[in-house]
Amino acid sequence: MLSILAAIQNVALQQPQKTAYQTNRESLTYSELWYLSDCVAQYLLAQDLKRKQPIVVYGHMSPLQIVAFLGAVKAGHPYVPVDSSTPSERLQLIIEASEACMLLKTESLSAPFFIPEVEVSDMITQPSTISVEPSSWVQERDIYYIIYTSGSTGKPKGVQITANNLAHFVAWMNKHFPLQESGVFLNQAPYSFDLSVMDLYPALVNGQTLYAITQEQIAYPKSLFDALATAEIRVWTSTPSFAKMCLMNKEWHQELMPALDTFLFCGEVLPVSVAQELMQRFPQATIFNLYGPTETTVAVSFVEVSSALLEQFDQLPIAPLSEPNLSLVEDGEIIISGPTVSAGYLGAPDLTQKAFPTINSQRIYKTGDIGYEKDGYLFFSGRKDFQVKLHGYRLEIEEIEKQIGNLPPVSSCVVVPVLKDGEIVSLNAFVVLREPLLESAFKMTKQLKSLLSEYLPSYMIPKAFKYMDTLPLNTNGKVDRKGLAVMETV
Ligand SMILES: Nc1ncnc2c1ncn2[C@@H]1O[C@H](COP(=O)(O)OP(=O)(O)OP(=O)(O)O)[C@@H](O)[C@H]1O
Repeated sequence: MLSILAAIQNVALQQPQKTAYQTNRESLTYSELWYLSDCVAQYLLAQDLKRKQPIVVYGHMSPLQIVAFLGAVKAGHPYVPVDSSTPSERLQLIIEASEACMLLKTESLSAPFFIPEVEVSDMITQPSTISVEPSSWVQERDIYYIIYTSGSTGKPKGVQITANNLAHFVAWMNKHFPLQESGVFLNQAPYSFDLSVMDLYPALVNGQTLYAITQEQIAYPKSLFDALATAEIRVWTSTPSFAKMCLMNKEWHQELMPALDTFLFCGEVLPVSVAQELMQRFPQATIFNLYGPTETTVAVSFVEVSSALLEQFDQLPIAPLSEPNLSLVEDGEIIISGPTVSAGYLGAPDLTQKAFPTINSQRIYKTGDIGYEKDGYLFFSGRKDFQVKLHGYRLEIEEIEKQIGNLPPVSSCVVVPVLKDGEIVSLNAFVVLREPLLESAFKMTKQLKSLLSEYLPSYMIPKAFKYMDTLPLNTNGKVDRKGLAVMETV
C-alpha cells in the first residue's frame, strides 16, 4: 500500500521548488515542507514523549500547520487538528479526551492548557540536516490523525484514522478522479473538518499545489473572489453549501476560473438546483457528488453528475448499487465496510463497539444515515437522529425540508425542532426565498403553509417561519443547524 509520507518525500525530491501550499499571504515549497517537518519531528523526538501519544495542532489555514501535521507523524505521533475558531472549552475537552502530550500552535492562545505548548515556528529555528528515519514514522496500522466530530449530533467523538485508512482513501481518490494531472487544488475546509483531507493528501501525494482560503476571506466576498480569480484552481473541493454561497455572486463562473475542471462535493446533500446552476456556469467542469462520514475516512462512494441524471431524478444519488462497500440493513440504515473503516473512537470502547460491530466476520460502520435503492442507485434520505417525535408523531425533518424546498417561492430551507424542558414542542423553518420578500412575512408564511398543506399533514408543518438572505454556515461550511436551533423566530 502507498505510504503517504514516502509519496510526499518523493515529490520533495523530484520537484523541490514546486509550491506545495499557498494562501493569499504565505507559501511553502515541497522541499521546505519536507525539511521543516523534519525539524518538527526531530524536536518532538528529542522530548521525552510517550510514543504514539496524540499531538494537538492548533491554527487556521497556515503552512506551518501542514508542517506540524507531517512533523508529528514523522515522529510517530498522530495529530489532532483543531481550528482556531474552536472555543477554548472545546479545545480543553479535546486535549483531555485525547490525552494529548503536546499542543503545537501557529496562533497564540490566551488560556493555559496544562500541557506543553509550543509555537511551530519556534521548533524550526535549529538548522537540521539529517532526515528523520522512516522507522520513526507512523506505521501502517498506527493512528495517523484523530478528528473530533463537530458534535452537531451528540458529544464530540475522536475518530481515529490509521495510516492504512488514509492510504486506501487516497488510492481510491486517485483511481476515480483526475488528480494526477498538474493543477491547483482548492482547500476550503478547515483542518478540523475531515473534508479538508479530501484536498490535502491527494494534492500532496500527487505533487500539486494547494490553495487555502481563510475564514477571513470567506467573510469578505471581494477578497474571496479576487483570490478565486487569480489562484488558477483546477480542482474544487467544498461542501455544497459553500458553492451555493458562491453562486450568489453572479461573477462566479468559468470565465473567472478558466482552469476549473473538477468539482468534488461531500458532507451534505448536493441539491439538484445547485448542480444544475453549476453545470450552466462551469460548462468545462465535471461535478462529483461524494458521500461518506469521518468514521470511514472522508468519502467512500460517488456519482458523476450528468444532465441525464438530473433529468431522471429530483434528488441526486450518492452511489451506484454496484458500490461494494456500501449496503443497507433491514431498517434502511446505510452501513459501510472496507479498508477505510476507522479504528474507532479514541478512549470510548463502548461507543466504538456499538458503532463498529462485526457482521459476517467483517468490521463495519453503522452510519446513522438512512438510504433507499432506486433504479440502480443508492439515495440518502436522511439521518436517524433527524427523526423527531412531536406530539407523539414520528417525523423526518429532511422530509419536511424537502417539501418546503420544493415550493415555488423557496430557494432553500432548514427545519429545526424547538425544545422546551427537553421536549420537542414545535418546529421552526428557516427559509431563503427565490425573490426578495415584497409582501409581509406574515402573508408569505400564510401562503407557504397553505401550499404545504397539499403535501404534508398539519402536524408536519412548522409553526414559525423565518426568512433569511442566506442560511448561516458553520466553520466547516455546512449549514449551521446548531446556531439556527438557538435562534429566535417570530
Ligand atoms: N453526498 C452526501 N449527501 C448527503 N449527505 C451526505 C453526503 N455526504 C455526507 N453526508 C452527510 O454527512 C455525514 C458525514 O459528515 P461528518 O462526518 O462531517 O459528520 P456530521 O455528522 O456532519 O457532524 P458531526 O461532526 O456532528 O458528526 C454523513 O453521515 C451524511 O449524513
